[in-house]
Amino acid sequence: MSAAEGPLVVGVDSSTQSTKALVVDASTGRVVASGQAPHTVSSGAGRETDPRQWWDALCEALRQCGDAAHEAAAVSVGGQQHGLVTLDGRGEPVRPALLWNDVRSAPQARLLTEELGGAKFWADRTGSVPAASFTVTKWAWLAEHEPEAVRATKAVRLPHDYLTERLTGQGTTDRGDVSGTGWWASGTEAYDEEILAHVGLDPALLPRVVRPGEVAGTVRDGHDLPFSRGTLVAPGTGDNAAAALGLGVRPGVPVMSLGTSGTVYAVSRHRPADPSGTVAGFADARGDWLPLACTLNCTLAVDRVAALLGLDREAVEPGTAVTLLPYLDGERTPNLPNASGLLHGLRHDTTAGQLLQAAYDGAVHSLLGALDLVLDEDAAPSEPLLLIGGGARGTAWQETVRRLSGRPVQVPEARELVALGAAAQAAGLLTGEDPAAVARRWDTAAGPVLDAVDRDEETLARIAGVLSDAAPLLERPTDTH
Ligand SMILES: Nc1ncnc2c1ncn2[C@@H]1O[C@H](COP(=O)(O)OP(=O)(O)O)[C@@H](O)[C@H]1O
Ligand SMILES: O=C(CO)[C@@H](O)[C@H](O)COP(=O)(O)O
Repeated sequence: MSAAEGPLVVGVDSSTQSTKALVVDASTGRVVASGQAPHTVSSGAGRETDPRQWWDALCEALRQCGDAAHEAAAVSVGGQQHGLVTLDGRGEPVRPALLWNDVRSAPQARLLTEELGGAKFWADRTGSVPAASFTVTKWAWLAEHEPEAVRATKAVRLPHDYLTERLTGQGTTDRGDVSGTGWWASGTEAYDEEILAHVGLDPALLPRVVRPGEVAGTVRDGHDLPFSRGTLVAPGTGDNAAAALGLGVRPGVPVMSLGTSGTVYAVSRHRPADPSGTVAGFADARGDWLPLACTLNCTLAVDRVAALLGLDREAVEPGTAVTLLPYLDGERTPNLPNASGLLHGLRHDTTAGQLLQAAYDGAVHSLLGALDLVLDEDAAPSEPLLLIGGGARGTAWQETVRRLSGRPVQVPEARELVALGAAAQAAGLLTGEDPAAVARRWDTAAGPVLDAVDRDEETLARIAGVLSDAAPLLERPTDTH
């Protein structure tokens, strides 16, 4: 491997299942070294992870990168959105973090929406109607169920804030990730004191919001740190905003990410405010906006169905009239936090491969229903859909998205778009460039384009019909939720 042409930067993706780190040549975008380490998520009623696992995984991923990580001039951390990290006076977690896919706070989400002026108030004020994923609902849940934990909390952080703070010693966040808390007013781009007062959260417990392009801090002194002292630390951001940076997307270009969560989003110049709650009105990490819809059931749910059927995840068969709504974790899009998986249309001649295809169809249907809503009205319908995340490597995912979207689908060859986006943000700190322009210079979105095929309207209509007819069942709590 030839020597790097420019300074080295590190981009980190601390997502739900694992932490990935890339050491990247800031001049060319070449990945010089990489590492990955898993974390565990609790099962049962909630979804929690001890934040210290993220730190250990980050250190392990960087250890795998070898000396290159220590040579980095700048680093940036992207992380799963929304998670509630509560720290005590010594900076230690008071309890495990409540994750984005923990639906226990669905009653608090409903109540908060009603108490503070309804869905339109929230959409106008914060850009989003809070669903159970949003941090504000998790704080309200904690106050109700574990008041002693709330009393012990001296700092409230998001997952990427927690890791950044362990590097710099300073409590910081960024506009992209803070826009998913539910306590940030997107019109004024400031913490919303009325909402914070309503949920009894002292603004002094929150981190400083670092501006795009600003330095969050430098790596502090400490023998246990995976970087050299003084390394520049960028603001970081949520994982979806980081991937948008990593692709260098311009307004009107749709992105679909298939990972633990499924997401569809696009960059927009207009501040979103969808009172239906389907679209979350996030900020991006640059100064624009990132309207986004997110599902709780994506690759893990489909892989689970494949495992139950004893099939490889690619062993799909066409021709199914079966509908499978794969809402194993409850669902956020559509907003059915109490739902469980639902199967309809099973016959003697239905094959296991057709059942598996139905699971893919169900997962992709939820995302495509929101695609037009995240795009501005003047977005070109012929623009390829950029497909990223672990699932984008799978042929069955690619073909399902292609058939149900009717759009050309582009699959970037670069694998870790979140970590690359974080690396582009770190590189931008060194060169003064817009991180999205850095990513375009690195040509990160390059990859094969699958031509559009006729949209499978019949399947989309069948799934929509089952979803609507089964509404009372899907809204009813089951014993484990
Ligand atoms: N070749 C593949 N085909 C289909 N799915 C894949 C493939 N490789 C990984 N995955 C899926 O990708 C998921 C992980 O995606 P990733 O985007 O890394 O998740 P996250 O960032 O949410 O932790 C796994 O759940 C796995 O099912
Ligand atoms: O909640 C959202 C977006 O609103 C999720 O997209 C999380 O940010 C988790 O992402 P992954 O771990 O699936 O990448």
